[in-house]
Amino acid sequence: MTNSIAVAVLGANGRMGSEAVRAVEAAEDMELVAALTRNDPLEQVLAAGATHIVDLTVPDSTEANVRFAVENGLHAVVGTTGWTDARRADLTELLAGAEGTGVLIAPNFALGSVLASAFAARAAKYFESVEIIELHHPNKVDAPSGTAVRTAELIAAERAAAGLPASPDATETSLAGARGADVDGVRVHAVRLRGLVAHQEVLLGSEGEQLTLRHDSFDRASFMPGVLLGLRQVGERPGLTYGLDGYLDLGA
Ligand SMILES: NC(=O)C1=CN([C@@H]2O[C@H](COP(=O)(O)OP(=O)(O)OC[C@H]3O[C@@H](n4cnc5c(N)ncnc54)[C@H](OP(=O)(O)O)[C@@H]3O)[C@@H](O)[C@H]2O)C=CC1
Ligand SMILES: O=C(O)C1=N[C@H](C(=O)O)C[C@H](O)C1
Repeated sequence: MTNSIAVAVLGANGRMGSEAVRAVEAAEDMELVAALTRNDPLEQVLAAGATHIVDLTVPDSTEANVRFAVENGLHAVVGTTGWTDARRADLTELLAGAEGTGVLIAPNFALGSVLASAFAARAAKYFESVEIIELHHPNKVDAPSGTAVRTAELIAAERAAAGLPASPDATETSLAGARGADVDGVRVHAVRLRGLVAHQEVLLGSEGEQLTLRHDSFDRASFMPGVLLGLRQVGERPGLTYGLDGYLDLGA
């Protein structure tokens, strides 16, 4: 097809990668030119003529994969977790010397999840307390989820801008882990349970009331519209975008 987006999927045998292979193959404006598994050399994407990569691998390999893409002028849509502040800063520096190349790092591709995180951030300055519970399948190798980290960052930024203190907590003694992880001052609790896919609740509390914002991905198909949206837009958005919300119109 002329003008189709030539896509290479990295991590093509994985739970997300295999779903992405199917989604790209089914998209009329895209062509799947390469599907790399763990031991395939990255040079395959160049030989196949890819213009875009989708990285759905593991935190240990994603940084090298994306660097390779940028150094070779390929746009990258990245769903893999593990993109710390330091890694993103290094990537931004690399992209500064790669004019016109775009990278989207999306902690979550599900549109409902992106909206739920944005709503939570907006609501967080109106409540005294906020905590996050993320719930996933037990094969997930990282905790807390990238989505929960991103949600906590968004919430913390809104609360800081509003001059709010940390959520109240009188805990003096506790077993290690009982109060969850501290992400920018927001407590994040991780559940791993057979039968789950990807779920998150943000609990917001004030005297006498609670608002719960919950999102559920029951199937990895839920992530595919976001992957395709990212592929269609990343070439028009040079530099690094962190979060699919950067490509959506979520209002002021
Ligand atoms: N942004 C989003 O919306 C979503 C993001 N994710 C994230 O995506 C990532 C993948 O998740 P998931 O599919 O569940 O995990 P899987 O473990 O099912 O898949 C990861 C795949 O990557 C392969 N792999 C490892 N290293 C490399 C490499 N260097 N090059 C190519 N392939 C490699 C693995 O191969 P092998 O099997 O041989 O180890 C495996 O097949 C995770 O970080 C997860 O958190 C997941 C869901 C949604
Ligand atoms: O590993 C997963 O499954 C998921 N990973 C991403 C994350 O860590 O946030 C996105 C989604 O939650 C599913």
